[in-house]
Amino acid sequence: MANQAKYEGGATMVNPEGDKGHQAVDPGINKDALKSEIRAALINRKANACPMAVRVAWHSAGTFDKTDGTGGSNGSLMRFEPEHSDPANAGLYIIHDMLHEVKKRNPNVSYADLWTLAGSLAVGFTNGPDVKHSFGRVDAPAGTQTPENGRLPDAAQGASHVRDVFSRMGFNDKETVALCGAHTLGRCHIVRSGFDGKWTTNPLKFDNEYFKNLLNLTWQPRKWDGPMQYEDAESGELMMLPTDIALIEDPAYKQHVELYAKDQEAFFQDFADAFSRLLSLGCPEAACPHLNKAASAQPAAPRDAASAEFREAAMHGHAVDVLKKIAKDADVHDLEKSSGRSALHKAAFWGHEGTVCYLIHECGLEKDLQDYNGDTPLHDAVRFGNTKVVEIMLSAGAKTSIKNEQGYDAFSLAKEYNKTAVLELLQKHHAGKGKTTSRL
Ligand code: HEM
Repeated sequence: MANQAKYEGGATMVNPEGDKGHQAVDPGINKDALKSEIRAALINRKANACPMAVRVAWHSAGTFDKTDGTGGSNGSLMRFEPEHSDPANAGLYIIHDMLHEVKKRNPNVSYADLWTLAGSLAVGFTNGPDVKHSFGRVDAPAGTQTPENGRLPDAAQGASHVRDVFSRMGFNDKETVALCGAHTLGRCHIVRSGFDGKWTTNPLKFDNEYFKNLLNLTWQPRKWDGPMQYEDAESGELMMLPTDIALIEDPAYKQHVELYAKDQEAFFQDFADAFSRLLSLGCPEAACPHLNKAASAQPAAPRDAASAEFREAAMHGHAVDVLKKIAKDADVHDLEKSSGRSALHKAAFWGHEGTVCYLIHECGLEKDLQDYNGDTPLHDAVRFGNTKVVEIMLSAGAKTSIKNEQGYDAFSLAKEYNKTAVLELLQKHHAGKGKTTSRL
């Protein structure tokens, strides 16, 4: 069923919004109250789920690919297949359920914001640094394509795999090491990952013990039935994954392990910056206003910037020769990451007929593409009574029957917004195609 997310233990939970695309920004959110609610949900008589909350936030974001902007925490795509059944996410849905009541009490907070907020707060709840977090992530509607599984790191591999995965997200070696320092928290569970044991003596305290242990203990392969992992030769009570050991085998990584083992402040600072950025990768700007530093370190690829400029110019209805000039460096088909909207959506919304003609006939933009709200460019033109644009779109063959997330097709939307001229045009077009208008 499209708008049902599967949860562990065979239970299923229907997303309360019916998985409509959902704007998360609500300036009215009382962050302190929300923080207390999240704290009570994560730390209570039954459990302390802070380590897992950190991991959920990381997994929700760690699918990001900087080359095409896909993946990342925006959209809360972990609700959808195939990401939902990624073996790397096994067992993590407990957190979603633990936060269920918080979500119910705060329906304006998107799942994407809630999961990332819980993860960043959990670092502080366990004595770690404050991780900056801003609202603004949007939940994608049901049916949104998630990236193929396999983007999260494989613990059985070595340094080059770790470097591939983290550089795909846009992190350098130092940031990668800082991020992996999160293994100061929590443990491996045979039932979830097949690995077993904890990295540090106090898995509920965020400190730099992970780095100290990596350097100061002797690590040997554990002799057991499970997957290859390391145990400390002294007590046999602590463990490391092959990817953890890669951080001391690779000299470029090791220098940062050495720094963080002796300077907890440096670790806290670098972890907080990197984790905050990780949780904002690919998100709408509202979700990352605090990331000036990162933004300047990572300028948008020139083609991405030109594509955004092209959409903006289409939105303002700039002259076709201006658009053509920008188009040389842009991907004219590129979609806005936060909304799934094309240049054609924008031009149709604002009623720029010349731009709409150019985008359809010269650029070949997809006429019936639906954005995160399920709106096609025709929906946008109809809603605002842009009759001329509707006319152009109809004669170009745009479909009138596509329904948006609210269930409106072009006809019912025109009625809802009382756009009489548009409705007449649609009826004429329909009749001209020899079809019955009885549905009206
Ligand atoms: C090379 C990169 C990484 C690999 C291969 C990896 C792998 C794993 C594995 C196999 C587990 C055990 C899961 C279980 O059995 O419950 C785990 C747990 C955990 N990971 Fe990672 N991880 C990586 C990076 C990260 C990063 C970047 C973060 C956060 C910033 C993170 C946070 C955590 C936390 C907090 C836990 C403990 C969860 C719990 O106690 O339930 N990991 N990781």
